[in-house]
Amino acid sequence: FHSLAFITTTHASRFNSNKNARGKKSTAIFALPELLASSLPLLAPSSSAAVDGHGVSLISPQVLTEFASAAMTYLSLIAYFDRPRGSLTIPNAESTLQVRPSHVPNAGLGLFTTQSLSKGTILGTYPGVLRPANTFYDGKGRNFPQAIGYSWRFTDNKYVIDPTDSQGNIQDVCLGGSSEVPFSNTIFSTIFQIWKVNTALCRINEPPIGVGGCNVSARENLDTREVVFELIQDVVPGQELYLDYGLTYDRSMYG
Ligand SMILES: C[S@@+](CC[C@H](N)C(=O)[O-])C[C@H]1O[C@@H](n2cnc3c(N)ncnc32)[C@H](O)[C@@H]1O
Repeated sequence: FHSLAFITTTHASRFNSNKNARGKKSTAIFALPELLASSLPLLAPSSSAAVDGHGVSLISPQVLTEFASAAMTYLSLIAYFDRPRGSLTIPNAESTLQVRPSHVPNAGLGLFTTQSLSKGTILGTYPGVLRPANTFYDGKGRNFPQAIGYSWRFTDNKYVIDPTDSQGNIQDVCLGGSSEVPFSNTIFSTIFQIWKVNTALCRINEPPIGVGGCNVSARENLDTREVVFELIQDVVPGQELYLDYGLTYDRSMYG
């Protein structure tokens, strides 16, 4: 019960930040916390539970209905705010893009193309869960620093897109969910698992320092909080994709 109340509070404040940043308001979503709040008093035993002959509290059907409704509301909030975003938009993406060891020394894996693709091709949008930047850096980013290297920080520093799992590690897919919200990770790894998104774009490295040769650009949309990856050069089969991570990326861990 207290966990559920926590979720509502957390998500309500997250939504409010969103609303202020965009200057817009979605009445349907905004009304959810109030709907839930109005149902919470009904769960108090003193207001609507009866006591049977053995001193056991019985919960009325009305309370059960209200509780189910509240639970659905919380589920909806989690589904909305903690969903994994982003997608690969090139045709046959799974076979056209390949993750394998990078040509960049000590850079781990990289992303390669198996087909010729033209300049201007949109590869997709960066995958992951949208999180307020301060919450991410003070919490998950501190506990699991490796998550920072895979997270896209928007240039206005208000949000990040985090594609890593609950332990801050990158997997082939991002399931969604948030460590700050009770049950969120569990819900996304079970009933919402079908929403998972491919994380191939998270494997694009920077070209070796001083060499240059980026063939991918990233374009942020601060309204939709999407990051579009586009080819800025023609590429041939077997070529590694490279992106400039920008001025604020922490490169101190580069080998
Ligand atoms: C977004 S991930 C790229 C995928 C990563 N190479 C992997 O194996 O999953 C960013 C990380 O890749 C590595 N990296 C990317 N470009 C690099 C470069 N030019 N030199 C060294 N390491 C690089 C760094 O560890 C960086 O934190």
